[in-house]
Amino acid sequence: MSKPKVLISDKMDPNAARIFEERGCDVDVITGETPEELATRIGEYDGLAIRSSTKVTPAILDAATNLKVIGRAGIGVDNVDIPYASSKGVVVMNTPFGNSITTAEHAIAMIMALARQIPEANARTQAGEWPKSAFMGVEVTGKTLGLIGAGNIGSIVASRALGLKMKVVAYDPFLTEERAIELGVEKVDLDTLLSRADFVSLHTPLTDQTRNILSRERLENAKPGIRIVNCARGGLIDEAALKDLLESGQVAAAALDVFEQEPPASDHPLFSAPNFICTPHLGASTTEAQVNVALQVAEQMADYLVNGGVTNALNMPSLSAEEAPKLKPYMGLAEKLGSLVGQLAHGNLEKISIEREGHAAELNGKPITGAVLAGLMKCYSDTVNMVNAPYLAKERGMEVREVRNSHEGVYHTLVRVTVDTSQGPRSVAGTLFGNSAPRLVEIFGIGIEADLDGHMLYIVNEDAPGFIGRIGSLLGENGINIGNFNLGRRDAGGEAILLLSVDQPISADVIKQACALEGVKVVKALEF
Ligand SMILES: NC(=O)C1=CN([C@@H]2O[C@H](COP(=O)(O)OP(=O)(O)OC[C@H]3O[C@@H](n4cnc5c(N)ncnc54)[C@H](O)[C@@H]3O)[C@@H](O)[C@H]2O)C=CC1
Ligand SMILES: O=C(O)CCC(=O)C(=O)O
Repeated sequence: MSKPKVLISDKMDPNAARIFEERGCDVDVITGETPEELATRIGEYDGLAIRSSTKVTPAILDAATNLKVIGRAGIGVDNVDIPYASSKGVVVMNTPFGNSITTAEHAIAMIMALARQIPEANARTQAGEWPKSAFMGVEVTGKTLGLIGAGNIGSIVASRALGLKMKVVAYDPFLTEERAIELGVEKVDLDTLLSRADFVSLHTPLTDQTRNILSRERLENAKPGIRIVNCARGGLIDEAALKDLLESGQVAAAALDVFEQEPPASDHPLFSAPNFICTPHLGASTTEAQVNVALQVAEQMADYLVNGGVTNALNMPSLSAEEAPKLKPYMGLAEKLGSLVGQLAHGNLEKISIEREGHAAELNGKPITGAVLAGLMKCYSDTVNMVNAPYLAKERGMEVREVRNSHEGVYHTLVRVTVDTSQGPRSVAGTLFGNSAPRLVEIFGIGIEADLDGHMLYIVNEDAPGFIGRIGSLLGENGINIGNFNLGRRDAGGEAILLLSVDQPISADVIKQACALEGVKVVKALEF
């Protein structure tokens, strides 16, 4: 098997390339390409490792015909079109903790730089002035820091600010009272935060809810003389309003590490505003953080490409490297059961239930569900995989239920897929023989044992003497060799099912001839 191929398209610590190679991937490091150049190249690669410069747009994803995983060496993934990547079946991963301390430290450095106007004092001193009386700073001790966003980075900023003897108030809709107490911060609403804070530091992702969270109106109504730090994302603050309010003195000072457009134009209006300082998106730029995120992203991506392990994916459930080999045969079984249901189903499937019984109930169910849905949806689209199948199912309005039943039944492990049809619920079930070989054991309440593999013929007929001979002769007359013959029936003389595996695809004409045989109710060619 050829090695997975990875492209590192942004500047990244060399440890990333080393880890990819050590873990069995071929790696190219090509940075600074235009989107058009990247689009021409990306089709060769199974993995794309990025920081914030590469923009993974629909055009790049359309050209990425082999891409399986995008790894962001860092936290924010707003440079990746995740819904589009999901629809293309591409896993998107980030490294949520590797640069948090570093970014929190940058925010604290910005707070201190604003409090004592260090950048401007430095520039003027080095320019030959001795402007001692021009710079009167403020202490941070006893001042109130307002944190907008109290996740990983916000929490670290809180702990450092408390160490500097600041009071910390936080606005974060997902912050619980218990967690606020644990962090030593006071949970408040946004207006209260802005009315009380001497310094504000932003630590949220850029989303529809957070875009422009520091709007002109909010800045105008904030505590006069407020100082603002943004080491999270451009777009959280109204930059034009910030300039006006720095000029009026309503905002005493502001420090931005991030801009709405990066890099900003050389004549960006804020560059001429008073008491404004900035850095070129350096929040994560320390040697420690860059080594952390490079190692982590390469390990996660290689684990996925080589072993199927999924860590820190934003569009797929996690699957550890230890779990992956145990789940692999189940995913094979689940995909075949999903495919069987998809091929046998008539019309729209609105509800599907995936039940795990016995040993299967002890496993991580999400990948099994993903695999059932992938098998099912493959009947409608050939670009479906475990990543995009749940999204496609949701798009089609399909209700997906997962059921766990830890009691062992007849089989030590079982996966059952049930769909609601116009004739009521219909189930298929399968087990693993020897914990590795997927085997169908039931169709629509009828016990049958079969390998779902290759070309197959599915027949429902009345259980009556002579039928097996008739179907055998018909296939023989059409030059079709039978590899395997599997039979099941509800009761003697009742409904029976035949599942044959054959050596070649079955034509529509043979299906027609089979339908004409006495006692036949349903005939379908199946492919696995
Ligand atoms: N400047 C830089 O180089 C870096 C910037 N970042 C940015 O920092 C951001 C925060 O990173 P983490 O703390 O690790 O993320 P996180 O996910 O741990 O925390 C984000 C917090 O924001 C909160 N939040 C979400 N919507 C909100 C809203 N409408 N109002 C208030 N709070 C809201 C969430 O509940 C969560 O607690 C990232 O999204 C990334 O964009 C991260 C690393 C480096
Ligand atoms: O990779 C970088 O330098 C930026 C880091 C960042 O913004 C993030 O991790 O969200």
